[in-house]
Amino acid sequence: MLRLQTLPPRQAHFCLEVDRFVREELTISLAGTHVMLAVSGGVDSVALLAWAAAMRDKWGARLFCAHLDHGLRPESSQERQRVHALCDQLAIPCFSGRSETRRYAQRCQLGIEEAGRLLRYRYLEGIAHRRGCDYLLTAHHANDLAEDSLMRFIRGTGWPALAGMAAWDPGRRLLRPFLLTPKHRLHALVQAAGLCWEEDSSNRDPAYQRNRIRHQILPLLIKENPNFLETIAQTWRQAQADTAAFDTMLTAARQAERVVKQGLLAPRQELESLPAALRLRWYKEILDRMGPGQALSANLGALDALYTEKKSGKRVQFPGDKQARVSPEGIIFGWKGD
Ligand SMILES: Nc1ncnc2c1ncn2[C@@H]1O[C@H](COP(=O)(O)OP(=O)(O)OP(=O)(O)O)[C@@H](O)[C@H]1O
Repeated sequence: MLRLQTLPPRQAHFCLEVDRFVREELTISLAGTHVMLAVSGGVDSVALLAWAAAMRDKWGARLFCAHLDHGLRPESSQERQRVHALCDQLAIPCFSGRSETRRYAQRCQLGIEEAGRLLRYRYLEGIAHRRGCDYLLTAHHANDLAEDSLMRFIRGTGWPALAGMAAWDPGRRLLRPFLLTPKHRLHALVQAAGLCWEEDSSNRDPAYQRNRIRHQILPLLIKENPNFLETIAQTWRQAQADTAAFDTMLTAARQAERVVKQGLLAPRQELESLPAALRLRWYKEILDRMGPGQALSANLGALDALYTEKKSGKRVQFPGDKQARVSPEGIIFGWKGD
């Protein structure tokens, strides 16, 4: 059975280091909790299994594993069986499901990647909830963070969201303990633990933007700066600090919000007291609270220009059917058609 004591000292130290990141930086304690591990069967999520299995006694936690077969590759049902076998080996109860990703993508007019992600999180969050888990853990790591940040840069995301995904999403109870850990360290842990993993053939397909960034762009950046992943981690930490600061600075603005017939009003009087940097963050925060659909910085800037030019009646559309309309009273955030 895999235990902290059975790992080579270097790997045991690594497991404790990740645990310290979770406890001290994210201020989350897994002691005595029920934890659902999201496992695709690739090396990263097998490392998540290994790490959690090694830490299990120290936490006094109950571990579970969830795997979704997206039904996209002929070998996927075998991979599902291998995830079950791995969990048997580690004495971790495993749940799995299957989705018709291609059909769902066609029906909802989504790309395959987006459809897979939606179905995956729906399944993982659902099973974690039904099994009474306190946390859902994924194996995203520092290379994923760098890819995510680069993709946000390409799409036009503003600061601080530009620094990449969160390590802790309280609304979804989603935790990413490896977020600042380079992938090669996960590989080393899995090898030291003597566990097997699967290579996903679609991870090399250049048809996906994610793969082009992973195999073409990221290696160039690492060549320019061998410490690029550490730089990304440092920028991410800066973004966490800035997010917390913006959050505090917007307390009064948040309290001034009013529900009106057409949606939520950000009153002009409050907007006038804020510098542009905080107005933009306030718009973004309101739009995020309204539901899925990422507001890009160009659209937020366009809204602010309409507001400063007092263009009453003008509106800006945002993804997720959201919109914002300038009015003499301020800016009203609502949904298309309302
Ligand atoms: N089929 C799956 N079943 C269970 N968990 C999965 C599956 N695929 C991915 N995961 C979990 O999600 C993590 C990230 O996977 P991946 O990088 O492929 O996702 P993504 O497509 O980048 O989307 P996102 O980053 O939003 O999850 C994995 O480390 C693993 O924990």
